[in-house]
Amino acid sequence: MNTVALSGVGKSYGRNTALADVTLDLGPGITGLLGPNGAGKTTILRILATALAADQGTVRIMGEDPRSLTGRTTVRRHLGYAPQETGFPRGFTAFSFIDYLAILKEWSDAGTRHEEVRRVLELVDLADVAPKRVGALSGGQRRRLVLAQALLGRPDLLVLDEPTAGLDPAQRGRLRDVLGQAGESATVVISTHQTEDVAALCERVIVLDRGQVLFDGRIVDLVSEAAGRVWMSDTRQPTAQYAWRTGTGRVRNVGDPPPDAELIEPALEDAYLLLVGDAADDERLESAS
Ligand SMILES: Nc1ncnc2c1ncn2[C@@H]1O[C@H](COP(=O)(O)OP(=O)(O)OP(=O)(O)O)[C@@H](O)[C@H]1O
Repeated sequence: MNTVALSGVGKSYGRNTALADVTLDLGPGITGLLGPNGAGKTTILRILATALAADQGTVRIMGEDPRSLTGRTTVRRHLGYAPQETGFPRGFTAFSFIDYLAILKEWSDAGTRHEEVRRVLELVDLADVAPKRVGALSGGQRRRLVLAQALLGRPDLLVLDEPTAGLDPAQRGRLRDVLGQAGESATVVISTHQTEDVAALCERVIVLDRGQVLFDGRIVDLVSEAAGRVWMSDTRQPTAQYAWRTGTGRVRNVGDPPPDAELIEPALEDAYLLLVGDAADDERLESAS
């Protein structure tokens, strides 16, 4: 059974449609959610985390309907959620903050709870700062603290909203290892703007745009859609949708190549740019006609 099944899901904030007719299934492994600002990624993740109810369609998480109290409670017992933005209560240390959340997650035995708190702090490389006050931590350390609480109890469903934002490269590398291990058994869904994290970690990618699913499939299949559309040249090419001078001094072009172009292997970022760029072009053509 899939861990998550969304069918025809819609969500609006007033007159602003955030999601329109989203249908997708998620099972064990790591799925990356990409999309431009405002595409609806956080809205989907909040629905998966039972923090927000859909207006339309059906939502099933672990077979449960989160609209019912018992359904929500069951899901929450198996859920780890790292939201995009978090407030921290004043006065907590890193350890006491995670311990407090572990108590809310029904870890009543202090001995096993403290062991688990130490385990998740170690996973995100915060063991050294466990006694430090949260207010004295750096932005990246606070981000990792949010991740630590999501990992409490090895949840079956891990919902992470931009988990690598603001982390230094070493911490991102370490986090990839933690998430890769979690994805061996759990259903992990990650929203991010970092295509290289998705390429490095995920088996599957979902691209959202203006509340709709533009692509849902394997990374290799999305990348292959950009084959023959990325090339290098000495100057910026007029047929390129995106072009930038690289560190070598040559220009990387992404778009429709001229006949004599020196084609190169596309990366996930190229394929993503083309997918979202082509969708925007189609939208412009439709609204002009
Ligand atoms: N609380 C809210 N009230 C009104 N509109 C909202 C609210 N939250 C989100 N929206 C709108 O819903 C749409 C989807 O927002 P959402 O935060 O889900 O996108 P996102 O893909 O996560 O964006 P980003 O990459 O910028 O984080 C946007 O148009 C946004 O302005």
